[in-house]
Amino acid sequence: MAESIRDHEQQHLDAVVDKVKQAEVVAEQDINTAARDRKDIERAFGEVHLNTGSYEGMTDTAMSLRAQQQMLDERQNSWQRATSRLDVLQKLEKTPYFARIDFQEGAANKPESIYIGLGSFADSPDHFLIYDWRAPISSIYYDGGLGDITYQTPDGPQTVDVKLKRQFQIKDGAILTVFDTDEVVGDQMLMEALGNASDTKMKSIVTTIQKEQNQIIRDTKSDLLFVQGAAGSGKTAAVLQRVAWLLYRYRGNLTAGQVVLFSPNQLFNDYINQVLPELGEQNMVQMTYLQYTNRRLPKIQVETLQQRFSATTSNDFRNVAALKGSLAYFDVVTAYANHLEQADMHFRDIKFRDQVFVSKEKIAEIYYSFNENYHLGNRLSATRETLIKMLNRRISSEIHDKWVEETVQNLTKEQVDTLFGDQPREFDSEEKEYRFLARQIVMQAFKPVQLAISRSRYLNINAQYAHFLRHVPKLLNLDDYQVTDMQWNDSVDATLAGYRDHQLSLADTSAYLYLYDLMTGKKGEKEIRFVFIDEVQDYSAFQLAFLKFSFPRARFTLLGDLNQAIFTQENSRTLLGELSTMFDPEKTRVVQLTKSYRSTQQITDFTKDLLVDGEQITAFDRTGDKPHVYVADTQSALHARLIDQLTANDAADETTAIIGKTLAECEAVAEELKAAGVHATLIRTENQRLVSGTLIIPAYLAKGLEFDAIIVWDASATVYGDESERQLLYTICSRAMHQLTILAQGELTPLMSHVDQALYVDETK
Ligand SMILES: Nc1ncnc2c1ncn2[C@@H]1O[C@H](COP(=O)(O)OP(=O)(O)OP(=O)(O)O)[C@@H](O)[C@H]1O
Repeated sequence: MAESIRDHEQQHLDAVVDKVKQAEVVAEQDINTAARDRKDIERAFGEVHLNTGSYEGMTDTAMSLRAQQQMLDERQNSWQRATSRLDVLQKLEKTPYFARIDFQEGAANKPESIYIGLGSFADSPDHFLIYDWRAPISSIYYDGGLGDITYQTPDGPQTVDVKLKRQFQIKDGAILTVFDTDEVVGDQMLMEALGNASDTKMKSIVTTIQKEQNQIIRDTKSDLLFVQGAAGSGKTAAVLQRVAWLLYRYRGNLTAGQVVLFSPNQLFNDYINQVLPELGEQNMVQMTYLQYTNRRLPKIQVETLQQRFSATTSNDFRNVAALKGSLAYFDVVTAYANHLEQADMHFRDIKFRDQVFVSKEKIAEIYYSFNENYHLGNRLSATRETLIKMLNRRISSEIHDKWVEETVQNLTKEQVDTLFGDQPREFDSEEKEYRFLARQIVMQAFKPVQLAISRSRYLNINAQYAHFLRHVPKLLNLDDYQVTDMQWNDSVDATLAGYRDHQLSLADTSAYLYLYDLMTGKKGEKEIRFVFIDEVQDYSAFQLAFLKFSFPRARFTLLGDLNQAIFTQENSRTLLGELSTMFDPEKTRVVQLTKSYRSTQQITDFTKDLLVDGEQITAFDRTGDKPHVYVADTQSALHARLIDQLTANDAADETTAIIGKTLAECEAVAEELKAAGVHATLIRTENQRLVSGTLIIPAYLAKGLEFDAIIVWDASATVYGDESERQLLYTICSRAMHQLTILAQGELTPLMSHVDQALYVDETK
């Protein structure tokens, strides 16, 4: 690049940085003013005269408090706006932009130059020195090279003639490199970005978003956006930039709290939680499916990730599990709920002081007394209303009871004061005052009954769920799922026995909650507008249907790699078919990402070969060592090789994760390393933090993560002997960015027998 261009660009950069600094001063002043105003109002708040002597006085006081509160809220908002503005400006001061585009919009218009950065910046209204990477026009940077490029605007597509694409690397206000490109996003820049060592936190990729990723990020049309992407193809990266983009595109109408991301485990949440703040946005709501369901059933111990993982590896009830995960089963729950509109709803007595207040039979009679236009939700509300009326009648008659009279007479002054609360105490007669107090006493006594009614505690969901399970064979043909009556009954017994011990599988939890929601007429969380599900291949169709039901107004973005199904295995392919029936095909878009950015070419070529009939994968052109495979007869030889590799990785400044199949295996490795004086952190649960240094992680927690170097601990035939573990082994190996070492004791896993030997170094030979 000619020096004059660099000099010229540096001058431009200096001028922009100067203006950013001036804007920072203004933002700081705004923050101070807002903070001062807030203090003044707060002081005035304290001085508001509380006049509660008369009704007018109370209304005046309330109005003046409300006005103060409104002013306070406004100041708080302007304070927040100015603070986040300053935050963006401070980022822009260091790296104002990363690209420049020159283009012409139609021959009649003048050519324009724009600079693209992390946030927009204007020195006067409509004079933008920097465009936000999410602005419509910025799309041309990601979507094409030079020449005619069409981009989407809120008013429809626009075409421009791109004449120059210039990329910059800027650090602390100085241009490090500048180059022009005619490619979409220059490989040089991508190569630099990918060359960095791994971190315990994922980073944003806005400077190097690829064209296919940009399609995902800027999609506004699909109700279902399904992204099938090879390991390391940037699905997670793209989806996080998509959240940032959506928050920008729908600013004012969408908040981070209306976006939910379901992630595979907590560890992963920790790994990605810096990306949005780095982009100047708040994090969306992040949770795992287990957390989502378990928070609704706090008394139940829902099967954990680890339990679920070991349950799938044993073969028990496999067909039953497949049935419970199917869309057909979801429809069975729906059909069963519809049936409850006619019969079989289970109730519990409502009791008052250990006596039956309304019997379950009476409740059933009320419930089924409404005509067929009443569906589950309003049938329940109507029942509730009738029960409340019964309660009120009872309260009115109970007032005359002897115990009430005695209680009122024995009230202390404090108790009387509490009963009156803020009520005015002017009564026409003693009789009226007595009735007031008596009513309060009775209402207090009947509080548990009132709660039982208002919270629908008279529904017997546990008995109902048991009844449902027993009823299933009447609603579908078990044979279709290769399940015998006996197997089904055994599984029901096991589920109910577990339930008595407060334990439930994830599949049962989903069905239980869905049934509960139908019985109570819940319609889901309507305020949530976007739902993202990462690693969707590990969800069952039932779970997805339940999430769709639970977020009825949301658009869904599902990301997955059918090659990495660690729970559902071969069923994952049928998932796609089931999904297509859940959403309108017109509003469904499937995007495939085939290029893997995470690993070197050597690692991607090797991992690709591990798969049989795998989805398409191409490696990004970045070279490194071939994977190494070392098989030894003894544990001690394996340990020695492990320690050698850790030393080599440390020397090369590469962070290593040792991935074992189970927690027990990882614990044994951790013990061994500790005894040898080698420092490594064992990740036992998903609630731990990813610390720097060597980690030891069980396979089911490594999902979605990446490390410079991976050591697969014990890829022997005894540990990975079953064909169903192929995708798991693939998932583990594909976590490696630069180094992959596979260690095995005894005999190497047969899953590697067809892998081309030219793709790895066999140390045993
Ligand atoms: N356009 C890009 N520019 C720079 N880095 C990228 C780009 N796309 C992906 N990457 C990097 O590639 C790595 C893998 O991306 P990511 O974790 O999003 O892939 P994934 O498809 O979710 O993988 P997996 O399914 O294996 O978990 C990350 O380090 C990410 O930052």
